[in-house]
Amino acid sequence: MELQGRNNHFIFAGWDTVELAKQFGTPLYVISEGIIAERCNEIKETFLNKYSNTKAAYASKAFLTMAMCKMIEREGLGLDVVSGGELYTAMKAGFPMEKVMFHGNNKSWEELELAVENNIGRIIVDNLYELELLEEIATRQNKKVQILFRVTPGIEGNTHKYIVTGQKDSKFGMPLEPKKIYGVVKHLMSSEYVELKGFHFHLGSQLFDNDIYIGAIEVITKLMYDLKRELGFITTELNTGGGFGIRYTEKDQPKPLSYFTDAIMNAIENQCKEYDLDLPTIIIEPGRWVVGEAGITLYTIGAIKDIPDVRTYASIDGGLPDNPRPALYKAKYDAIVANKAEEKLEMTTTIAGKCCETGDILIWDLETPKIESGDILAVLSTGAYNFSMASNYNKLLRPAVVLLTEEHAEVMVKRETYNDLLNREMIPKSLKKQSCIEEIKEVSQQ
Ligand SMILES: Cc1ncc(COP(=O)(O)O)c(C=O)c1O
Ligand SMILES: N[C@@H](CCCC[NH3+])C(=O)O
Repeated sequence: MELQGRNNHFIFAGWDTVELAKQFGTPLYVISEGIIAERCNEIKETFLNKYSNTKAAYASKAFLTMAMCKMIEREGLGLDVVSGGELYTAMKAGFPMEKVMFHGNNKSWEELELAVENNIGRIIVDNLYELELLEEIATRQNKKVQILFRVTPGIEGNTHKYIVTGQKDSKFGMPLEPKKIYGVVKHLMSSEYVELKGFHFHLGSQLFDNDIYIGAIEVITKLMYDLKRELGFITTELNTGGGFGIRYTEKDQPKPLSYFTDAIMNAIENQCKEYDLDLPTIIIEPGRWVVGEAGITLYTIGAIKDIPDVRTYASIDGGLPDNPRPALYKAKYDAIVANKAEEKLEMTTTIAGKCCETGDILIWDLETPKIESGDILAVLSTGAYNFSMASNYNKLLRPAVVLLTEEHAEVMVKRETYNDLLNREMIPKSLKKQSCIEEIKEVSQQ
């Protein structure tokens, strides 16, 4: 990322962000195809090509559009989805269904039906209720589905408590209680329509240490050994999830992907040797790591409120609805005043969203040049879990998404309009009878 400006403007992925703001308006999500491609190459070089019998799927919950599916397909990765909506997006984008993995702790009958009808590659079964539904659906469709079973290895990641998932006390997956697991595996070994290939775990998100992956692998390989010894079940696939941390501010010191993948592969190789097990196929499924640093959000600064001896607030034309992460997880972001990229940082500014919430503060105490209304603010590392978690709270319009390639800056998601906000709404007949509605209509037509 080029932090130094051209003409005092902040350049992102080769593009002048002030010009982008002028051309497409703000707030604006900007995604760099080049950075996504670099990340995918790193996955290939340090994992897929370095170790045989490995696969990688992009966790699409981080950022999903049909265009993103096209990029992921072109890069040769698989896709992890967690809902009928994500699956439908992949289907509409023509993504190869055999490379799709379906997660989620409460998949509905309809979602599972859609997945089986479309022959998706793997269903990651979370619980016994889901297994019952799936067996019934597969039997009705007379199809054999291939699954992994999600387990919680009882390992806790050091991250925000809302994004840890591998601990025993979790809504996800089956705790490692041998008797229960033996029962499920035994049952599946004789199932006509559901084939158990192995196990899945996901330890949490925005993780910086590899030791918890190693710990989880030690726990799972022991399970693999016990299942082989007790039941003769051979685990042929192990999905070790995603969660690799990225840089939001200078306080984050992310490690290269190989720090995680080498540790995962060394641990699995050592453990399999120790237990005399064949190496299963190892799958990783990063989301944030692929797309997080590939995105920025551009805003225009409006009202500035200086409270002497307290602080200066600069309000932007977006906030919590397009980036709920600071309010949800106290997530920290860094930002640059895009039209003053080369100017001296001389004041401390708190960046406030425009939502009617005291907690809608995007960044506390950001070092900035002298801030003025009309300045363009570029918030960094917003590629993951911003667009995908955006809402219309306060009936704010969701921003457009622009994709940057070397030659083009093109809209991949249109900015919402006021009509978009209302297009699912209708006035129930019972209310239409009431004259006050007519009055409201008349007033609004004046
Ligand atoms: C099952 C599963 N896989 C992958 C991911 C992707 O996580 P991240 O974006 O942190 O890589 C998540 C989200 O935490 C997840 O729940
Ligand atoms: N939405 C979360 C990550 C959750 C990942 C899904 N299990 C975030 O923004 O950090």
